[in-house]
Amino acid sequence: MSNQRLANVFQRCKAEGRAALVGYLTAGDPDPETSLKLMLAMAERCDILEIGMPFSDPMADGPVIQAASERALEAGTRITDVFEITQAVRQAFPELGIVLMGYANIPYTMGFETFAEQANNVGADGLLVVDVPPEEGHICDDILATHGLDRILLLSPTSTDERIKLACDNGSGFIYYVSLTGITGADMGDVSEIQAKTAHIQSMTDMPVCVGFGVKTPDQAAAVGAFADGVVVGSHFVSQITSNSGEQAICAALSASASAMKEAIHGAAT
Ligand SMILES: O=P(O)(O)OC[C@@H](O)[C@@H](O)c1c[nH]c2ccccc12
Repeated sequence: MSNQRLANVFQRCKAEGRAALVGYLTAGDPDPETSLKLMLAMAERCDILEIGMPFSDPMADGPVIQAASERALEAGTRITDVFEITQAVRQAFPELGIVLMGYANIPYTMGFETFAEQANNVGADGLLVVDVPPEEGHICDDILATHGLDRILLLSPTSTDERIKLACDNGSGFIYYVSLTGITGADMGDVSEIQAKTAHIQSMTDMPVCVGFGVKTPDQAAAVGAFADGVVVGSHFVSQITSNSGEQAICAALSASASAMKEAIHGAAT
């Protein structure tokens, strides 16, 4: 059973007539201590925080998020640090949606059971494991459900109806529509095509559909937020960590850019 927190987030946003803002940062970037402060700054402005578990071979990620993983690992970030950060964010923001995102290697090595139990204990609501597709769900679906974690599944422009159905039947929390066939941080594709595919997926499920990959400006967030149930922004936020120096400046930049994204989404609400 899902813990309902993600469902509540989308319900609240819907009541306000707007899409949810989903912000991504890699845990431990640039180091665990600073990372917590950055996460807290983001949590204040986002509806859902997607917390990345740093991994040495993040094959779905572009250069910006790859470098974030490298910084975090270089600074000694371990899964225990990821859980500690998650717990501290949860304590400060009881209503925030929190999704742990990463590659199968980490939960697989720990054992999905142990991983899911700990993720739930520290207050995560869902898990996005990029490289465990719905076809492989037997590895973790039941375990996640037992531990109250939603299983976030990805769809892409090339997903067939059969695959959309599979993801909708096996996923929970929300569907993550990857707007392009590429890696994180790429340039966003044609908005009307993204809108058409999003609407098609929405017609096949009651779950909220969040759209991510390539959203870098408030205008793009507004355009996507006008039809999606949630807008995911990753690389744009992560890039603030290297384009500003010092913890305070990075926090201020993240707050400002998350506020700008949120306001743009609000403005686009019908
Ligand atoms: O960075 P972008 O283009 O804004 O895309 C969001 C993305 O970063 C975040 O959701 C994410 C980071 N790593 C991923 C791997 C797979 C799917 C999603 C992700």
